[in-house]
Amino acid sequence: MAGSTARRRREEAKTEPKAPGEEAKPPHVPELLPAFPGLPLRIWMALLVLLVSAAAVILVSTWKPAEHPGKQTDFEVWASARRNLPDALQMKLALTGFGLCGIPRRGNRCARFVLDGVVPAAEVKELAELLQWLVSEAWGAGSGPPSVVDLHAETISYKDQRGVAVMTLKEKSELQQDNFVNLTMFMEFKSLKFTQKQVEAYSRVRQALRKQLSRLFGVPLEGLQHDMTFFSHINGSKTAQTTHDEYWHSHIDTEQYGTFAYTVLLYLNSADHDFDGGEFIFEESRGNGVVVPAAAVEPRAGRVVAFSSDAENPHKVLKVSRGVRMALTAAFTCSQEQAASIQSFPNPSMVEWSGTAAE
Ligand SMILES: O=C(O)CCC(=O)C(=O)O
Ligand SMILES: [Fe+2]
Repeated sequence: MAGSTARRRREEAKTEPKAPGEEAKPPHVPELLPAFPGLPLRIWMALLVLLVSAAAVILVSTWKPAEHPGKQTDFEVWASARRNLPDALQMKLALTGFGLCGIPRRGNRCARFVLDGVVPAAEVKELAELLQWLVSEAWGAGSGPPSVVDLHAETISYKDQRGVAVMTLKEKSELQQDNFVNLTMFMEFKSLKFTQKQVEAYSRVRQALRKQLSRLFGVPLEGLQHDMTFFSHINGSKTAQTTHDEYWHSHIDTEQYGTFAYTVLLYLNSADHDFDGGEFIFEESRGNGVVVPAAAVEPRAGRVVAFSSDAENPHKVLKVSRGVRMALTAAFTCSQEQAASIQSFPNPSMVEWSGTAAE
């Protein structure tokens, strides 16, 4: 490259000999610019540059990405609901160069992963049915679209209505804490028990997610402990009643929950098929509190999303416009103290044991 430029310069010097002291004359360009033949070439060149720049500005400001009917298009869809990811692992890291996640640092806390097929379909189905069963038994659970079931904290979202009205006031006050009821007391009240199959599926899935996370981020398994784990059930036909129901806001998990080091999401059902909307959006931080959508993951039964939980990964869930969206959020911590505060599941008295006891 450098050699050919030098050669061209030598040839130009040969073809345009100049007398000592003679000014270099601009070449004549009659066909190209016939209207103002008197203008010097550098003015023409400046005009040309201006024209090209203006055209580029207009082109960039009016360009819109190709639209898919009914879809938002201000972000790239990394993983669509219709297509299984070609490999078990799609290591589509944030390569946009913006925000703190601009340089993927696998093994150093800043990366985003989307995977399909790491949890057996039968176990995903078992968990989806478990969640649907509990929500149905709890008369639809929360009054707004999102209901949360936490098997460790023993809570399920609750609305004060029909079904619970059959309880005495004393039973109600024992059960209820804010928008939640105590799951164990509620299940006792309704004579419900977990099956051994449900308990085992839950435990295996949680362990599988932990192993995947350890592999993806290169964190030794022993260092990676379970933090909160909870199910979310978003019913698109309900209307938000309180600010707690507004699940669609952008957030950072460490700010929202306080302790997470890593967040793993497992989707229990699929966009398009079971519900509309509900895309998970990874955002990019542009500084000064400005976050912009960066990439969308459409939920698909069995799909896993894993990311480090701090400011490098702001995210949100888009509104669900039809159907019910179900997911498991499994958080992980590196703090032994935090891990020790998480209650184990199950309470053996809540399980209908069918054979050998679960680990
Ligand atoms: O359900 C999802 O896709 C994301 C949930 C989430 O952001 C959270 O639980 O903090
Ligand atoms: Fe979150």
